[in-house]
Amino acid sequence: MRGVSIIPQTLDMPTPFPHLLSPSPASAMAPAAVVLSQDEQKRVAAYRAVDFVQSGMVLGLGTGSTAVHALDRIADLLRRGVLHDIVGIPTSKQTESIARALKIPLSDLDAHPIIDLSIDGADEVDPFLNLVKGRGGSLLREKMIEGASKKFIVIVDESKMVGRLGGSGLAVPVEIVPFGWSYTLSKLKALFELERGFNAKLRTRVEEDGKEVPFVTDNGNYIIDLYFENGIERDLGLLSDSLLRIVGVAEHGMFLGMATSVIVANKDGEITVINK
Ligand SMILES: O=C(CO)[C@H](O)[C@H](O)COP(=O)(O)O
Repeated sequence: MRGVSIIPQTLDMPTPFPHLLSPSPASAMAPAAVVLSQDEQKRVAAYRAVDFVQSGMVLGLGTGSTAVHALDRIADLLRRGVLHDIVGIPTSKQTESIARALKIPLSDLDAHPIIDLSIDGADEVDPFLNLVKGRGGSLLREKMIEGASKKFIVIVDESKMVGRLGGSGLAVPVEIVPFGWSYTLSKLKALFELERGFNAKLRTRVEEDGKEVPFVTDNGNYIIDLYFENGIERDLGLLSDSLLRIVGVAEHGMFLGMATSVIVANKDGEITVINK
């Protein structure tokens, strides 16, 4: 693979899973195979990423269930005085409120236009470290903050690794302004009209009274989810340009060439660090 170096690692950090290090008596001769849940894999990857955090850094704080593990770890190291003088730049309102509750000092992109390191999850990672992000709906702020970062470490469990973006059958999100949303949807559909197995849908959520309403991002926008039966088969850079040329599109969830490292944890607790 060109331009990418892969470094397999074992758990060389304070582990949140002591059972990994203390085999039961029955397994003293032959260690029992430990199978980590998906959430444990996310936590292992997140903790490894936080090893790269140093005191005094301005940190981009990601959004989602994987990024929350990194927040927990950073907060713990701050509490114990292992880290100090950290400033976090949250990528969503949700992350902001979690980080506040954890007492991580916060600021914003206007005050800190250069960020030392961002740590965030992803929905998909391809072999060239291109990503799909935004199933949590925070892609615009994530792209701004991670784009302003000297280093961007992506933390994933092994299920997120794909041969081709869009290839997991899940959505590639596009954030659009609410004005004329169905017009913008039709423009997006026209872009892929010759693509077999393509579909595009407004993302919705169901309110307590059972009413279905559009999902609204932190920026007051809507999201159109794009689905590709066989993943995205066309040139990603050209597709990115075409999407951004549609008036009404604010941003899309393909993060191309942005990740500087990807940390992948698998169910056996093995960590692989892939550097650009
Ligand atoms: O891009 C994101 C939010 O906009 C998340 O990083 C992405 O959806 C991965 O989420 P999780 O860590 O919960 O699997």
